[in-house]
Amino acid sequence: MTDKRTVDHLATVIEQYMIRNHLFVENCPWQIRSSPLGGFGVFAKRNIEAGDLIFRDLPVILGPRCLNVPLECCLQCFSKSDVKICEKKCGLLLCPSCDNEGKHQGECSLILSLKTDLDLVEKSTAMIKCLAPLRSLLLSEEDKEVVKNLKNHWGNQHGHEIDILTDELHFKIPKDDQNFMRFVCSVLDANAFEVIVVNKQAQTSLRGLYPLGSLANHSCFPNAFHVFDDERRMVTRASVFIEKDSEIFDSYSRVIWGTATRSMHLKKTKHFVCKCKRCLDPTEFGTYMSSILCKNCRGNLIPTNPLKSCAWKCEDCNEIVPLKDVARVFSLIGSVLKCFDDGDFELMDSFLKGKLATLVPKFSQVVVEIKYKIIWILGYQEKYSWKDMSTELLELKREYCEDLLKLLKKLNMGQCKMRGLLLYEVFQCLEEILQRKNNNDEKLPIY
Ligand SMILES: C[S@@+](CC[C@H](N)C(=O)[O-])C[C@H]1O[C@@H](n2cnc3c(N)ncnc32)[C@H](O)[C@@H]1O
Repeated sequence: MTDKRTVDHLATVIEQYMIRNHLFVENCPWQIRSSPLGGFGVFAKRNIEAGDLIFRDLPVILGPRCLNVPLECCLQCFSKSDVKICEKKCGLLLCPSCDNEGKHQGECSLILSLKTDLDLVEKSTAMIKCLAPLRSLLLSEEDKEVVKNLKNHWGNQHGHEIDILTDELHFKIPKDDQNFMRFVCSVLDANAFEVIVVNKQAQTSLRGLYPLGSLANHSCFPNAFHVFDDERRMVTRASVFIEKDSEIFDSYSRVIWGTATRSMHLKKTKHFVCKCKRCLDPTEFGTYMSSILCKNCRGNLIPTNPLKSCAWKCEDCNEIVPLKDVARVFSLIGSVLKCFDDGDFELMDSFLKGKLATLVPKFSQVVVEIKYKIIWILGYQEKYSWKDMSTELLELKREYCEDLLKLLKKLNMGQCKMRGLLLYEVFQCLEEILQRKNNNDEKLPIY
């Protein structure tokens, strides 16, 4: 489908949205422009320093994801306290404080007006899966215009929620509304961000459509990153210095994945092939994240063309290895990883230091993923609480954090979110180690 949007209209619609939501800042550092990648993107209107705020954004639609996992939280405030299905039997879950709130009344009336012969209380899970597109019908005309100006991809894989509404829930929805919601589903699939809401240690994963955030294109070594604040606003900051007129990039995939994994994920979820510098470099900036070790000389095997199915070559002895042999090694590693339980720290660590070290280089995606898992086991799982963990394990956690920090540096990730998280974990380890040292010192006799 051709892109009928124009940059001037899009910029006006987004600016008006920001003004309506009190997010517009005079002399802001961003501007919407046409992108050389196709479509539009967000650009730096002036130089932006690393760490600087670029923009804040609010979701025009926020709602549950279309997953087969039941969502047991209030669908207005997403808290998990005393939730019950709405007394008017619209099938939605609510907490006592949101029960009589205006926003729910609108949704409840809309759902009940769609008339079905089925009991929605019994069909609550299906109802909840479709709530995000249903919410689009209640948007103001101005907000609908915002959604209409966002990128979408057509295809049968988008709009499953509308099939549920009509076929499974037997709702009688006017054709125009169905078409609009189908379009909204395709916009959500192309643009929505995962928003995690934490409630009493439980996490709820939602999808949020952030209009300005949606316009930032992807890079596998982005110059910006986002977090969500307590009011579910997206806060986007520069992770490195961004020069005036450069495009601002966020990342849609995980930086600790190798090229093949990122590429597959982007193709499947966002329908494009990333051709950024990192994707085109078979060594991924010298990290060799996607490589395996050569059987002959233990050099690094790299793909001859990282974005195509092709033979691999050893950088040291020039041995050419067919893709199927490389795939066999990854499949062997994959089958071992499947045997580990999520908290199986000891098994993971002995695999990491034993067999895995003979198959892949030190910054390989698999090594990095295992170390990342271990970092979140140590200190967070009951068996390995901060106070009960041995000092050796604290040192190990710190070492793995530092390995990943080195990787982020090699990937030019700057002051990204993951760097912040890892630095905080290093700080926690050091604090605990120091406290133990001080406690031991106290026990020493003073001469
Ligand atoms: C969230 S939108 C980004 C804004 C979009 N460019 C627009 O014009 O509205 C995501 C879509 O933008 C395009 N895109 C984003 N990053 C890209 C990249 N690095 N290379 C090619 N296309 C990209 C893809 O079509 C993707 O599905």
